[in-house]
Amino acid sequence: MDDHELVADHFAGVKVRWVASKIANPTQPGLYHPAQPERRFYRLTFHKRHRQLITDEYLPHVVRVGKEIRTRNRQRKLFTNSPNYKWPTYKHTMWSHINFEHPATFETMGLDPAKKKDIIDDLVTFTESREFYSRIGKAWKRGYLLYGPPGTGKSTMIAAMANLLNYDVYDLELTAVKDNTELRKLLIETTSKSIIVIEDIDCSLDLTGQRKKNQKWLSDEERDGGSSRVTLSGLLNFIDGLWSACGGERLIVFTTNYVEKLDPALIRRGRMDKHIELSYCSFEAFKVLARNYLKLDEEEGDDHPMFATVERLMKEMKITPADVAENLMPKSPLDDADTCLSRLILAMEEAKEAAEMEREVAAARKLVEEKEKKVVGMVNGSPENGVAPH
Ligand SMILES: Nc1ncnc2c1ncn2[C@@H]1O[C@H](COP(=O)(O)OP(=O)(O)OP(=O)(O)O)[C@@H](O)[C@H]1O
Repeated sequence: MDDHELVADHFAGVKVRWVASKIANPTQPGLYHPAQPERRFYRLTFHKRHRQLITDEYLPHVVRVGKEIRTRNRQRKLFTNSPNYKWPTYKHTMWSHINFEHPATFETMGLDPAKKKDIIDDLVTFTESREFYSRIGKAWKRGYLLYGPPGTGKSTMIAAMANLLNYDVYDLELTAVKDNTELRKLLIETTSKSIIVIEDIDCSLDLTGQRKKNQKWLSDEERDGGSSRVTLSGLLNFIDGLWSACGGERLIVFTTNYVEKLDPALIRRGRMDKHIELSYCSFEAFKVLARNYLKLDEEEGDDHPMFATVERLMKEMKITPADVAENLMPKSPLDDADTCLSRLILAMEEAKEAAEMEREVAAARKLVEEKEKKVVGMVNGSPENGVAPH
């Protein structure tokens, strides 16, 4: 608002007026706090019979909406933990950050529409559930496990989540964390309305259930790998611990290409509440990508003459959304929708042929191995392995 500008507002049928004003600042400048030459304020006027309504309801409403607008407009950040990070002129923090400006959204993601809606509903419900979590006595946080082969959109989905909810992202590099104490400190430094991400959790630590089962007699530190400084129990505490509830409204996201390798304790419901499989591209997901990449409109995007071939090929072979996206990307200003779709079809046909060839080679190799086994069995005279010589 400009100086002396008047803005009218209505609340519950009552009209109020705001005026931006200023007065000279009577405070003397101090050594460390030079006084501002003027004090700025807003004058609110309304009929005195509405005083109760204004103080009890209108002003809290203004503060709440103001906070929401500030949150919506704030520059979001992508934090990473770096062991060597130093900030010589400002307070030392364990996280370094840059502005988060990833353009991915759920709209641009190639994903089955029903699955997409389910995930969006889940996220939005979470953000609106402060009172619910408080009522049931649980910390206001939710764990997501994103799993699937490389190039199926796990990282892209994290960016889409952050953009949907307007959250900051803390990309936690577990291998750079010294020990469980440092992990705890890192967590404490994260703020509300954020997503804490541990990518490729299976590569970050030795967290397999198998090892745990075989080494029951060892201490946690030993069991979780003497060489790895953050332990499985440290990580579980990171998710469940008392201090993990400080601040609230946080998502914890793990990604992995090998869900079967993970310790069941780590991904049980309550820790990783929602397990989302991101898999090879379906025809429905392809149509979303085609519409975005080739600028096809809704109608054309469902009815392009080349789509039938793509649909048939997708039933016969597997292709990741990353590969579909790469082939649909125009490579020159002259590339139109037909050129890009032809390139995708060619790539799919070649990949299908290569997969068939691989299968044939594997089958032939198996046959040879079986024959070799039989011959060895005959030579050794073992009846299970072959025909015993007379
Ligand atoms: N479902 C998708 N929708 C739209 N684009 C996608 C999708 N999946 C992958 N891509 C594209 O492929 C690229 C790689 O995807 P991304 O890094 O999200 O995959 P990932 O599953 O995290 O892979 P990795 O397991 O190797 O980390 C992205 O830059 C994105 O453009």
